[in-house]
Amino acid sequence: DNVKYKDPKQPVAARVKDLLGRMTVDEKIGQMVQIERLSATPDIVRRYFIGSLLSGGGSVPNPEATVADWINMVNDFQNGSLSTRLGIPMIYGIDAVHGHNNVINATIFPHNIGLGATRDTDLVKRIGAATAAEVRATGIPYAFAPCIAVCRDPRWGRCYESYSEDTKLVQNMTDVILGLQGEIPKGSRLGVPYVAGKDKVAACAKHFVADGGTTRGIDENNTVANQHELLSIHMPPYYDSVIKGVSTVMVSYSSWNGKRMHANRDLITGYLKDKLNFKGFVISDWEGIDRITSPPHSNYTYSVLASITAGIDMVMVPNNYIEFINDLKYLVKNKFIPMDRIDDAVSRILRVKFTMGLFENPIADFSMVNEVGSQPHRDIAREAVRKSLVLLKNGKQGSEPVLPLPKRASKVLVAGSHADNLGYQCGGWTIGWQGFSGNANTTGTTILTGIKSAVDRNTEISYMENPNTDYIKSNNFSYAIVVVGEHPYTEMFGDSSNLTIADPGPNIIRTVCGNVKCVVVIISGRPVVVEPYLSMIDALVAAWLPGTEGQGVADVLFGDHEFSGKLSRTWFRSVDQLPMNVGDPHYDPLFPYGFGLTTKAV
Ligand SMILES: OC[C@@H]1[C@@H](O)[C@H](O)[C@@H](O)c2nc(CNc3ccccc3)cn21
Repeated sequence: DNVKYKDPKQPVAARVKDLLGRMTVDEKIGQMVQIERLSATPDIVRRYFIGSLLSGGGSVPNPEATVADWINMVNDFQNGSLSTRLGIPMIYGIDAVHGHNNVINATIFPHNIGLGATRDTDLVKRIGAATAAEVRATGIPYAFAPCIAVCRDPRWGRCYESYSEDTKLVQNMTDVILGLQGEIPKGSRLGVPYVAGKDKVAACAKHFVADGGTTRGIDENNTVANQHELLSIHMPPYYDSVIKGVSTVMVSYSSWNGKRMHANRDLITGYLKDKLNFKGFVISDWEGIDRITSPPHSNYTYSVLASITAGIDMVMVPNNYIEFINDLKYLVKNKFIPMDRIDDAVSRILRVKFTMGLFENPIADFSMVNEVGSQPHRDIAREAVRKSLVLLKNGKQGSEPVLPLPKRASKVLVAGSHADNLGYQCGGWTIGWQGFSGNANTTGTTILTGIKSAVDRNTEISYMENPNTDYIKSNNFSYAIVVVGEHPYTEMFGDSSNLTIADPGPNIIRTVCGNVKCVVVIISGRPVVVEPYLSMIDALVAAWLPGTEGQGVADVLFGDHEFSGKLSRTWFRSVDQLPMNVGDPHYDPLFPYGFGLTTKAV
């Protein structure tokens, strides 16, 4: 029909203007609401004109959900939106932060700290594209990624979600947006939202701003920084993200100099929208507006007023949507919030939806189901694992290098809590919000499996998680590989003041390395305490959180590929030194930012 907003040949601006002019206050406010799928039904989505839904960490259609289950769930909600008067499609968002990590059998890539160690922006772009394909395969067009935090203290539970402590490296890694959303065609306007098509997703630069600078790395806490530090350390990656066409920006739970970011109009509107000219939409974090007050939700009307006035366009409510809608309607009706603020928010949301083609393709099909966990994607992930590992020590003082290890050996010991645990090697944000333990929850290759398939068929591999001295002495092993580290964690559950390797890791290092030549591989979301054990270790590898393609670890241990990774963050000597970042006056690390030994492929 000749309704302008439904005509894809019309310019986006004209479609936005036409549609906005037809919308009631209820329909406008509905577009600003994002609710958790667990609180939604297609009928609720229709009745309240809900503009967006999400899966929070681990929120899945059913525990054994197939790709088809995901597609059908998203389409059911979408049909609720399409059955409204104006038929505005909803946009479904999910945390695909290292692959499509809520989905069984999806490819899980190394977390961002490892990708920073690769320094490979082309690789990161390919990871973005593979992730977008797997997300769209399940019918979802929006990913709450990338996290572009500049983590300045590894005691922060989310430090592994940060590419680096170095602002420039994080800025370079925003190329992942071009993978997620698509390369911007030559001659196109820069700095406006861009999503190439049905195999790409709208991305989300998060969390605005200075989430990685909180005091002692306490999650959701206060970042004390002057204007120069804010704009030189934490803000630059947003400039790059906007120029690369990022469609959305998510606000940080944290505060800047005591002011909650979710209520910070100077930075959200004054800087991001007016100075950086961001034209996409700004989304809150989960109950982020509730946490403006303490205790949270103690004055929800004020939370709504302060956050919408600050410039937040879409609110990840995620459950009490009736309260949110009633409060916002009250504030608009009584002129506490001007209608042109609502119109700005809705225009930004509609601009993203029109630009990404959601009006033309609101219903997902089954044409991409084979993208999920595809071998080409797993090969990219394996390449990323190889390139992310950082070789910190290769042979004791005055002795020969240990790596690359010989594939031919009579007997090899593989030990450690993290050698054969897919959940541990993936880390947080995997299947469950807090990750998982064991090998049952999804498909992939453990580090042990990778070692077994790499060595010569006559080499005997003995796997013993926590061997005792007698066992080691009586077996005359050629060498041992010890894989230990941190257990999975997410957000505040990862905040740590001691940064130690999980027990019994330290004892396994002592027992094994005290009796046989050992290579220690550390699985962690950040640098951890290793100084006390360093002298007894022959070779030391930082593997971060490699994801499902654990084969990549063996690829470099046995010399099929060289070690090339460089530290993306400073490896401290002791936690008493923290915070300590490259460029600081008192810089006395165990291994400095940028450090990484290399080996030659054999
Ligand atoms: O999963 C949605 C967002 C995610 O994109 C943000 O990066 C992250 O900050 C985030 N956290 C939650 C839930 N957080 C929470 C923390 C404590 C209790 C309940 C929920 C949801 N989300």
